[in-house]
Amino acid sequence: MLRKLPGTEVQNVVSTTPDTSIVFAPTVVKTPAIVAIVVWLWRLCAGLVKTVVRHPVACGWVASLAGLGWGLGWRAVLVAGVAVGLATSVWAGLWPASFLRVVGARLLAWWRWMWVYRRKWRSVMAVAGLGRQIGGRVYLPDLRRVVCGPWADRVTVRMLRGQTDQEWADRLANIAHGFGAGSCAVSVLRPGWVALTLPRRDPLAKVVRARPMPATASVGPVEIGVCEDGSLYRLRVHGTHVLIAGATGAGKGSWLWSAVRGLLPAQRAGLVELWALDPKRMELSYGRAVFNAYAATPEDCADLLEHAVAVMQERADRYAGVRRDHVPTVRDPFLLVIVDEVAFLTAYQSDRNLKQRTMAALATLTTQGRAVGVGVMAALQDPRKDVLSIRNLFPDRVALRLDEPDQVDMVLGDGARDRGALADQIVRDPDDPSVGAGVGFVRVENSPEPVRVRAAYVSDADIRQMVVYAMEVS
Ligand SMILES: Nc1ncnc2c1ncn2[C@@H]1O[C@H](COP(=O)(O)OP(=O)(O)OP(=O)(O)O)[C@@H](O)[C@H]1O
Repeated sequence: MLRKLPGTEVQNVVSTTPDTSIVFAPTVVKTPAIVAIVVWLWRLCAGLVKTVVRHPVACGWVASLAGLGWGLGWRAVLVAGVAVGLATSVWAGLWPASFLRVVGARLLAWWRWMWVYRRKWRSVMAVAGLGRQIGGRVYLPDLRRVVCGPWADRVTVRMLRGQTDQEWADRLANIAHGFGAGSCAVSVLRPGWVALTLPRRDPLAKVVRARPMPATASVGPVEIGVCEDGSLYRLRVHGTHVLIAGATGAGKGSWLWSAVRGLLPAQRAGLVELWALDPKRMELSYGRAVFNAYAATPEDCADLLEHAVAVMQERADRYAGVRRDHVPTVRDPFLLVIVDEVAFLTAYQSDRNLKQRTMAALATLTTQGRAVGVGVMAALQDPRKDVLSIRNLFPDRVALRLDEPDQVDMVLGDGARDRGALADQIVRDPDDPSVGAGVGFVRVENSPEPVRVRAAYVSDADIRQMVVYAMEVS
């Protein structure tokens, strides 16, 4: 007997066995064998073309050997293989640098592509939440290219449509851990494409020795240390103001001294004046004699800052309507005011009057000084706004090792940590103060990308040599 079932939808279903549950089975469409074969062949051809386009050199080698074997037999392949092996060994032995650049880097890139990135791509993308599942299909970002530099892999990725670089920036730690790298930085190549930089080793692990003093008098950019790619890092000091933030022992002194070292020949030529404010008396006092002016007590520091303001205003009066920028001369040298631990003069200063004088002078110098050749280079441990409210008046900023992740963006500006400036993760070793010291991320005006740099270590002996140099009569 046919009976209608209860319920709204199933009422339309008629069943002869109303006590058993109803199973809906999908319709099975039988694909003809020829269609399956065509699809399979199409995929095979597309895969082959992709492989040839992506690895033309490797494919070229395989094709040549196959052609040789086919035309002349396996002995010819053996002879060719031995000849190529010998030639390669000679090349590697005589010109290792070019061999490594042309062959070594490619082989390494191929190996890393296969073993590290291709093999782990699917799982890392899924766990990091960068893949998507839509309608039962899994969509993954496309791993396009791996290039091995001397210290890092650069991985080119085509993002999923609609994805943003910010989503990748939020998952840098997942990506770094996933591929076994110490860190990861992301940069946009063009719309829809990003490049990931994953270091294989830390090129800044070794202490960098103090740079030689420049042979010519120049107001910079001054050589501070080295970048991750081994190139020299030069910091602009003329026409800007620089803020260096770092926890205690982060190596702020090496930045200050490297800048001073680079400016000494220009100082000797009368094109630069170096004024030091050293409220802690532990850093700049060691080379006190190199400075044209030196102050340590809060009163002296406030006086010296106000003196710098007076110099600045006198120049501004003279330049007004005549010129718009500063060219260092003996009459109007570039005046660099160096402040070690600026918070001693601002946040930690109990005398309100002195504090106000200091803050007002610093704010005036940092807002009006650069066009007339007066610059400020300040170091501080704690970058919070209540410690240094004028931190945003420094166009160029350096974040050395910091205690907390939030402090990175306070120093370098919003989004800097997401872009890879992991200053809070710079390693330190209580037993060896040189570990991680002087390493920091720099963000210069008009450039969103933080650059990782290690400042050269200017030792006590180097400072004594600088004092002798500064005292010598040219
Ligand atoms: N660039 C560097 N390379 C290697 N070691 C360094 C470097 N800079 C500093 N150091 C080491 O780290 C120690 C601390 O450096 P420094 O005094 O400059 O730190 P700091 O940031 O000024 O600390 P604080 O704020 O406590 O004075 C130094 O005594 C030195 O041993």
